[in-house]
Amino acid sequence: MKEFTLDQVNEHNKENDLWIVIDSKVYDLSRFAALHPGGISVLLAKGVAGKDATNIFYGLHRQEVLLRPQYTRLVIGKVKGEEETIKIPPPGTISKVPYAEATWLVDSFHSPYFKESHRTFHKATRTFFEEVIRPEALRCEENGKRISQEVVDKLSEMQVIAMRMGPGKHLQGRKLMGGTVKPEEFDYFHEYIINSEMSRFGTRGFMDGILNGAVISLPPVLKYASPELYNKVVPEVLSGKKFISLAITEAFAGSDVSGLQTTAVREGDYWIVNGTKKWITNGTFSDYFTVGCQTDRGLTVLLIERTEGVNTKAIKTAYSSTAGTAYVTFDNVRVPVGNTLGKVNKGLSVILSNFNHERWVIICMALGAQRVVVEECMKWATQRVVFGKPLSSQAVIRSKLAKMISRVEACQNWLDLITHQMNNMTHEQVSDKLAGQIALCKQFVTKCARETAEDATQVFGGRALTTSGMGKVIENYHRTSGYDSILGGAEDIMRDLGVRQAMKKMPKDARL
Ligand code: HEM
Repeated sequence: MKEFTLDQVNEHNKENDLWIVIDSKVYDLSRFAALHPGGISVLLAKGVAGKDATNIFYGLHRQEVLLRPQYTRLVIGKVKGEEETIKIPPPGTISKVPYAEATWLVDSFHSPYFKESHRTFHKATRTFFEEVIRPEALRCEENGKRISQEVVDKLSEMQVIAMRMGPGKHLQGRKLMGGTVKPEEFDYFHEYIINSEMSRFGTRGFMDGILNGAVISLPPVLKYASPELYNKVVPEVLSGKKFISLAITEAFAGSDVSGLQTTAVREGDYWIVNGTKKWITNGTFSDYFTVGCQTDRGLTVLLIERTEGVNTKAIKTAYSSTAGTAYVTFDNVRVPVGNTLGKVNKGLSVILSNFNHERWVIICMALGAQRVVVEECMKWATQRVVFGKPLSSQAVIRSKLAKMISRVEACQNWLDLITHQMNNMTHEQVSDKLAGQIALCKQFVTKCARETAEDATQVFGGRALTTSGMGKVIENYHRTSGYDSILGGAEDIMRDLGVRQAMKKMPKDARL
């Protein structure tokens, strides 16, 4: 690379002949200056034109700006005797920013839960997500389009779709994340890693668009479908050829599942289904729906294929339409009786048993996103200069950081403990002993998330209000962190459920 002295750079300090230095690299902005999104005048200012503008640059731009090909082309050389000091981390890197990572990933910290296999798996997962998924996440979040088939194929090649259903026999014979973990070793900590890694891009809509519909709707098929139905549907979904959504919620009933109004009436070997479902994640592009219906004496869960009488229409929500959120209508849909999941009229237990895993997944994702927000705030508080000093020199900012850190660490520790129980309990024990803990942990994590969103917004100021630039991750988080506090069960319902479960277990002879 060509080398220049700072004096040589300094000679190019005017319009049409403009060089600057960022972190030892010399950029020729002569032609770009007129196109610069921040305007030309800021580039011609004293202290910028022909100067080392590293600190000014990082006060105004994210590192990723310099990685864009149209800007890397502006580099014409480097400053003699200087080396790069701000290294752009390669995919898979573990952040060195304090509290940016769960402690089990931090040097010299120990964990009773995570083993070498989790570390190897984590490395491969983070690399895969950063290289393959991140660009897609950013693209889809912005343009609102559904995940591309090309990326779905890569997810299925790595067996990500299968792993997101949790440990179990559906993983047998599969090469998980390039063979970094054996199917029989795969546990809920591995699954937690996937869920939290995919949440790191500041793209909440895409976090649902990356087939969260399948995560919440395929487990009842895995558990309750007849062998014929299982053998048809499960391979199609796990290979990414077909898509599936959970369709329980209606405009008429959400957390009060027993109040659902969609009906299924027996007619020979078929159910005739009529009704509507709302807020159905991935619904706009799903081929199958796991549907809660009223039958003569209770609820029954059916797997309904997109056939005649099934229609979906996109619902506009506050997050990106890449999630495929839909309003689904069933008009006299004929569903073979063989598509019944679980016992007729006993669908409530099918639905409820599925909720624990769904809520746990939401906790993992919400926490992954919260971690990133802490990292963003730590970096911003360090690099943003106000009144001539870094933002972190203000005690009010440090106080906000302290609250954010404490929240994310408290949430993490509770999640780790619950995940450890899931690894060691049977499905029945999880339903009996852990449903309350998962519900309480979910409402705690989502409440913390919203408090952290509020604090982070104050730390970033106006930048947290724009969808591009320095505060874009915080903007997305502030706008969407409420989703986790509603989806899978609203916070108040979670609190009530957790305490009711505890009350059920109060010993009869407990006295003060
Ligand atoms: C290689 C050099 C540079 C490139 C490629 C570049 C590129 C950009 C881009 C893409 C944006 C839009 C916002 C974003 O995506 O982050 C932007 C905004 C901006 N840039 Fe630059 N820039 C460069 C150097 C500088 C320098 C040296 C200054 C010094 C004052 C500057 C000042 C600004 C300002 C004030 C904004 C608006 C920021 C905001 O809206 O918050 N830029 N620049």
